Amino acid sequence: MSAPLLETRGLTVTVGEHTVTRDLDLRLARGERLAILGRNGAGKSTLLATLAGLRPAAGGEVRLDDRPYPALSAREAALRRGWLAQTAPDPFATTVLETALTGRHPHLGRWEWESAADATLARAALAKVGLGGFDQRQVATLSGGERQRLGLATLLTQAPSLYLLDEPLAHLDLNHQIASLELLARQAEAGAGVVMVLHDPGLAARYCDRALLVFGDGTVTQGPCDQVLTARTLSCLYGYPLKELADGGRRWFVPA
Ligand SMILES: Nc1ncnc2c1ncn2[C@@H]1O[C@H](COP(=O)(O)OP(=O)(O)OP(=O)(O)O)[C@@H](O)[C@H]1O
Repeated sequence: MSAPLLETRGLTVTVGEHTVTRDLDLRLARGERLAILGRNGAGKSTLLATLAGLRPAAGGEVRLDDRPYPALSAREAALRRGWLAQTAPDPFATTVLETALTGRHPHLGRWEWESAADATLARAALAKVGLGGFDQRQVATLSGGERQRLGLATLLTQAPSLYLLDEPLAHLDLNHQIASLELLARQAEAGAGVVMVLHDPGLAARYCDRALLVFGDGTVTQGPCDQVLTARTLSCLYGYPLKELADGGRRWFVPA
């Protein structure tokens, strides 16, 4: 059996006095999509940053392609995993195309500039998220949703085998939410692994294979969406009664 794309072994994640996960064993295969859900402050972003190798674990390890992060150089990690942060600071004046092209940096040699082929890849990614024709726009002039889609286009330009996305639907209208989830589904069909923090269990049920529920006290529940995403479990997760609505084979969860 081949090694999973992403694996945690006995992963303990803490932030301040707060334990997010205790002894978490998680495996994500190529082509799989995993949703992380939980209340505000439960530690989803902290966990995702740990899965990205961007913050140390309090215990256990995170393995990418069967190697722990400390065994990977920064470039080796960047070629394999892409991370969409919840907020992206842009301290420098930069255009949309220049930003998308930063996705190619792990692929370039130390003194190498982006090539015409890199620009073609970046433009194709921008077109996929509906930002065709925005190349020369200053990022500072973009709307919140446009910035979010630029973040996704930059990841598509990076073309990692693992996508780690912190609230990829934030700021997006319903049309662009579905378009982005479809785009991520296509990356998974092509063999990528996708882990995303979502706040809508109905969209998680529709677009993910498995879910990881983070309760905020160190405990988690994980499993296939059809088993884990139930009104009962989600009511417990969010501390508010939810009911399940069925519609044409799809399941939605709304406040009771
Ligand atoms: N440096 C820090 N020191 C102490 N506590 C912190 C620190 N950074 C974050 N926290 C706290 O850790 C908890 C987890 O934060 P995190 O951003 O991971 O939550 P989250 O589940 O992603 O929340 P949200 O849904 O609101 O984005 C929060 O209560 C946050 O206030």
